[in-house]
Amino acid sequence: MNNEEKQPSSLESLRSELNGINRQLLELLSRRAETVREIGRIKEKQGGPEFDPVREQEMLTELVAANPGPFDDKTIRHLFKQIFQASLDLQVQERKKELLVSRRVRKEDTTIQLGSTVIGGGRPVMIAGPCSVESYEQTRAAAAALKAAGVTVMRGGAFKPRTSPYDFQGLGIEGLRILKEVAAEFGLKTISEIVDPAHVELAAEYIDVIQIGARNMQNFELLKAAGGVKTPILLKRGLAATIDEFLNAAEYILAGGNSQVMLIERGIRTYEKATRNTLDISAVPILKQESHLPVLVDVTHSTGRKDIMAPCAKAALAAGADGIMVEVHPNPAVALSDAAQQLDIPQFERFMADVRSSGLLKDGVLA
Ligand SMILES: O=C(O)C(=O)C[C@]1(C(=O)O)C=C[C@@H](O)C=C1
Repeated sequence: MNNEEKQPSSLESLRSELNGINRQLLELLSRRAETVREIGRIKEKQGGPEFDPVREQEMLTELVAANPGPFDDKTIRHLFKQIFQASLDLQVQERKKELLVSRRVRKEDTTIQLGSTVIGGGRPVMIAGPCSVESYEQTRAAAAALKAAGVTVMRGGAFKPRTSPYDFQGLGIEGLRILKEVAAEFGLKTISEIVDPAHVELAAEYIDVIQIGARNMQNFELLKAAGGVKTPILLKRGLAATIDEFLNAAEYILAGGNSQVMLIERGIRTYEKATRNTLDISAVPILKQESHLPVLVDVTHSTGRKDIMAPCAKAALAAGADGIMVEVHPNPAVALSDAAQQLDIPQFERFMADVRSSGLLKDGVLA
């Protein structure tokens, strides 16, 4: 028998031996993973972190000491470190599973019913209005334009958390009162930002949706207060918040008992200066996958540029956004906040026509 004839059969038998070893390894890895899972549950109950570097080091030392070869110690360390990492990922995944915002907990999309408008039900909506409520006349002029364009939900800031304390801080409760009066006249639903936990209950008397702004995304007392009411909440992504932090902020509201929460991507802070913030389009499909909550995109604050708002709105809708938010002011030149980035009414009409022409808005913005 020559070698050439013998080799295939021995290779085959060695491979079949390896197949058996692989199965044994797989069985052991799966058993190990089940044990890791149980440890993870105990750690969660105790409130401890999943990662335990001391424990990992102890195991590596013991394994290296018992290493019979032929793999060298470095390789053994590397292989087991991979197993520890996969185990850690499993524990982290398991904990995530528990979040109320998670799609693993609730498969169906959450919808928010605002009069005849449903947000998150598959028909994207356009939410528009001035950055700030400045006067009855200004708000009324904006509302009339929105109504004419088929918009059913109006935004308008009454409490304005501004970067500078010397900038216009909003009309406060008076602003909410104006918003309510104008919305009633035009049959619109309203969204306005609340910054003080003490105003959360009171807000329901004036507005239909409470916005929690980017700067307050991790104001945990405000989030808890929002969890204690039934008013729908629009939660903005923080300036430098990761998707995980964003979802955990929403979790505070759901954990408090309010499941009527919408998420809104509004651009994150990066090194790029061509736009006010960087619109994180990828956040839209990720949030839709991870969570059952409606996801919107604020094209005004993310871009800060009127010339790219329509393409960015279309990109957001193509990525699966449940709605767009845009700022509109009857006379942006005299606006008390965000003068440069608010659309005037003709610009808004062109913006709407452009976004509608994409077919992505369907008929969801029509009353
Ligand atoms: O022993 C633990 O505390 C575990 O969570 C298990 C385990 C492991 O895979 O062995 C997983 C993650 C930790 O970083 C340390 C060890």
